Amino acid sequence: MIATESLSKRFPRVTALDRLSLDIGPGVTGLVGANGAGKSTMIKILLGLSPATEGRAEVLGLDVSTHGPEIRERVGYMPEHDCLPPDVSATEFVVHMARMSGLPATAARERTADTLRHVGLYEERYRPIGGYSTGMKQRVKLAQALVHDPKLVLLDEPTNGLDPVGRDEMLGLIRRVWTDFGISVLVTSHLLGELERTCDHVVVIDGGKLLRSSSTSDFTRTTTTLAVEVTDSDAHPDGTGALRAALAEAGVTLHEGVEEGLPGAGHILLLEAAGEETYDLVRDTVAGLGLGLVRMEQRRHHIAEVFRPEAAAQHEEVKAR
Ligand SMILES: Nc1ncnc2c1ncn2[C@@H]1O[C@H](COP(=O)(O)OP(=O)(O)OP(=O)(O)O)[C@@H](O)[C@H]1O
Repeated sequence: MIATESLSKRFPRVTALDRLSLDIGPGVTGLVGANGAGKSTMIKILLGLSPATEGRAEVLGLDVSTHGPEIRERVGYMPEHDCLPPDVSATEFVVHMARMSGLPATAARERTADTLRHVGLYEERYRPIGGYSTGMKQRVKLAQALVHDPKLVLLDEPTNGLDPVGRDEMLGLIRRVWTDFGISVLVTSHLLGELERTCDHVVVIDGGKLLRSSSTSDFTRTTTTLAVEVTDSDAHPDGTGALRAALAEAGVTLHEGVEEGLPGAGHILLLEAAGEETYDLVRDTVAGLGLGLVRMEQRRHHIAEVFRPEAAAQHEEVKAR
């Protein structure tokens, strides 16, 4: 779907992309990076809107430096910032965008109705966009990117400004763009956590450099920490210590030390989850020792930890002391 080779973009004061080589296949791919990492720059180059300083990129097999218009015909784009006219309705706007992409009038109206239904805009679609909530505006932006039935959509920070419920709904919609319509997705975010659930593949960039590109399952396997808290019992007055010893014996990788729980609560044991089996093993070990399981939850790593693993290691060390 997308291939780049040593792609660089230098502005007078910053290198926004630094020799980035990527190969992105069909499905949902996340492009993760902190603000300023180079995500929007990458999208503009892929659409043929901004020339690269060095290297090359292909989208759907087309060279971005020579085939920008063809790429933009076949690819949908949802920009990061608000760009919607306030005084027209969603229907009018999306029909207009469909016509701009070359669809005949009837097809444009039909596709608009289907697409707005897909993104969950119903009666509101006839009201002026100016009165919409942020979530509704994001849905209109998504609809206009999908209306001409592209092979691929590039979504720039589609969850920006949404509350947790709106964010989950948007992520569900994005997932269905691929599963229901077979349209591949490249979605950017500065939150790794939200992409873990939505994407098949995740690419992490920092300061324009590629930090990592791997399937989500590989990613989560190595960045997943389980936090486990147990009660003590008469037989095991130090329940956490007893569990630590038993899990170590069973071959589980445990973090050094323990994390303090809330005031009045116990200690929290941190361990690496190798997969579903670890959850079962912890549950069975806790039951076998006769302890009560207070919590077992997956720790979400912060994006900064993935960007700078050595900083994360230090952080873990400090916490463990
Ligand atoms: N036209 C421009 N001229 C000069 N510098 C630019 C230009 N566009 C982007 N940059 C710089 O390039 C770097 C990457 O910017 P980019 O917008 O691609 O980041 P981003 O990952 O999309 O972040 P954000 O989500 O904050 O937009 C930043 O340091 C930015 O200031």
